[in-house]
Amino acid sequence: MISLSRCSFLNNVGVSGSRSPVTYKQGRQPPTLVRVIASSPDRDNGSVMTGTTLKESRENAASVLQADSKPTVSGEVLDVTEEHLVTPWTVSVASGYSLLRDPHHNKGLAFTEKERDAHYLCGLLPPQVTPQELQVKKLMHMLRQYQVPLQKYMAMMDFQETNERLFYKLLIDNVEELLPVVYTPTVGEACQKYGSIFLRPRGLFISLKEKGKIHEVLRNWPEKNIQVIVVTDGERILGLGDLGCQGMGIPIGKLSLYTALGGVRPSACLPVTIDVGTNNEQLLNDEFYIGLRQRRATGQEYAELLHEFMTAVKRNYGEKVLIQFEDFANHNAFDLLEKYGPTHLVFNDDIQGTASVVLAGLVAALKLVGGTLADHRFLFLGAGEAGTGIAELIALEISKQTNMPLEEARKKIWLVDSKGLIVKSREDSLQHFKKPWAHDHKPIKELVDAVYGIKPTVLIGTSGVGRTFTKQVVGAMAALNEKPIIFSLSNPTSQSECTAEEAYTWSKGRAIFASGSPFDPVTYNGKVFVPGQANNAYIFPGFGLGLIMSGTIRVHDDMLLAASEALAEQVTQENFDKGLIYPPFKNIRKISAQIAARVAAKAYELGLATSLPQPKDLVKHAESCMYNPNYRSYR
Ligand SMILES: NC(=O)C1=CN([C@@H]2O[C@H](COP(=O)(O)OP(=O)(O)OC[C@H]3O[C@@H](n4cnc5c(N)ncnc54)[C@H](OP(=O)(O)O)[C@@H]3O)[C@@H](O)[C@H]2O)C=CC1
Ligand SMILES: CC(=O)C(=O)O
Ligand SMILES: [Mg+2]
Repeated sequence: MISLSRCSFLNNVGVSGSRSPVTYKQGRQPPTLVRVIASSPDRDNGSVMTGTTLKESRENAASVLQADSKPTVSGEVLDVTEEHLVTPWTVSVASGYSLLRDPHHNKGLAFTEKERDAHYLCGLLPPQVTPQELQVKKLMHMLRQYQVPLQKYMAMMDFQETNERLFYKLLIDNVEELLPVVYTPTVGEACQKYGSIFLRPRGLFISLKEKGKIHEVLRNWPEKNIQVIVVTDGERILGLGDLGCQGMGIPIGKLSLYTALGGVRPSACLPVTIDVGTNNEQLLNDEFYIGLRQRRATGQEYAELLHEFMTAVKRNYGEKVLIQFEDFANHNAFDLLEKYGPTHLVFNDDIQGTASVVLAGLVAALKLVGGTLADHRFLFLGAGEAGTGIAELIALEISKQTNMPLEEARKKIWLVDSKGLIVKSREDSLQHFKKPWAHDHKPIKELVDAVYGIKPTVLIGTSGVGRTFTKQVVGAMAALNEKPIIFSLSNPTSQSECTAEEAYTWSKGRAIFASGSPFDPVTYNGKVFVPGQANNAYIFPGFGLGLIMSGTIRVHDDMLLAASEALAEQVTQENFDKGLIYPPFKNIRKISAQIAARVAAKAYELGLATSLPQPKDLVKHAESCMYNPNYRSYR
């Protein structure tokens, strides 16, 4: 039995500390000791093997290989004296050839002469030393040569696998150009073709085969200090349906944004796909499909696997790990959120993140159309996660603003699903999340008739079905309203309810329009209209950062409202003048800091934050917590 003190280990093998560096003389054998990375919380802040003697490190590393650490509910790793089988968490020391192959520490041509000398890199790189800015310029030049978006996506994934800091620097510095590559719409195509383009695994795949041993599977992941997990079961990937195991592109993409947009350390992010099979016949018959070749497990089998996962996550990473449910089908999404909300730090991005971003856009749009939220009438096409999630948050905000009972506020909101307008006479056959929206009205089948019947001022598309906002529908909105507010939220671009051009043209330039996937500016009658991107990507990175930095243990609706307010406040007059109701993504890190601060403040107010005492200036604190992708200097 071996007792391991985490702190002494970190001090020794630890990273970028203040101790004297290990100097490796040229001509000597490169060190062969192992480095235990699982307990290296500072890794993202630039670390190679420093701060101890090789002998000390070898001894420490060896002891860790024999012992194992045990996380507590708080996510700390404590001494362990139990005897049990352990996983050998090791990688080669980051020097020489392996340093160039280690994406966390590799700098490519940016290694200085001194670093090349000290870390056995001489001869392994061409002579030129290239600063990071020039590397970024070169990669952008390279990316712009690709005509096919999927090629750009694959190149970006390659950069992420080769040089993580350069990948994030590239993404942060060129966020507006690269967001559509690593995120919607291209990530949708990448998921559809994931098996065919699959080269290197990324993220954790937990399938039915892992039932009974998910705890151990989580321990195979090379990082221990996880702060955010984005998990999908692949059943509702964007508006593209069931993509099974190939949905992994979504957690990977979302977590890239957690780092690039929200500043969460990459090593603290864990993408997970739960593979319970797929009902997608095309994938089941695709020889390149990478997932389980069986139809989806449901009922008890599904619930047990998910429960084992949720339990293992808390056991491994503690109470404060954020679990973001992403792109689950609605028949599981609402239940999972309800079941785990009271016991875990869970957040459903499609239900809650989307609600927060749309509410922000609506609040901003009021500056253009006038009135309060309560003065408006809302009609949704699509009554699933996004639709009912947004509807509920709007109702909550109206109710808070006016002291109107929530049930009354809900009556200002109407939803249409695949069977038509949701009305009282359908109530018995409705799924539970639709029932609050069954108001008194005669049944209506077609959307255009619902527009004329309900007379909404705001039309929101959350159907996942492209081109459903026809010329007649947009025309009806324009006939009823001087400035109709129209959101086509469905992703990717192919599923958008209408294009920006259609919205502006069919409303004769009067629509206030935003879409889930980006559209280019449109010129109509000589005027340029810039459509906003109403995507939860504005919210979840800052929202997550706010939860993490305050050590929050549960999500509360008031935090969603706080995030929404913070985002709406970031829209400037200059943005409004262009018809924008969201601020540009190029300022997203500043926006995320504002959102994080507001969410954290709410968490402290509600007594749900555990990082005490509360920092005085939460915005500054958020900024100071953010991951910086600039290279670190190596001793
Ligand atoms: N912009 C953003 O940030 C976000 C966008 N989305 C997008 O929203 C879309 C929907 O997602 P989500 O709510 O999770 O999906 P759901 O499957 O939960 O809901 C889809 C809803 O659309 C309805 N529907 C489907 N086809 C039609 C049709 N032809 N006419 C009318 N209604 C129809 C369904 O009806 P029924 O219930 O009868 O089957 C259901 O109510 C996706 O494309 C997704 O990408 C989602 C989250 C965030
Ligand atoms: C944006 C997003 O989360 C979705 O379309 O599902
Ligand atoms: Mg989603």
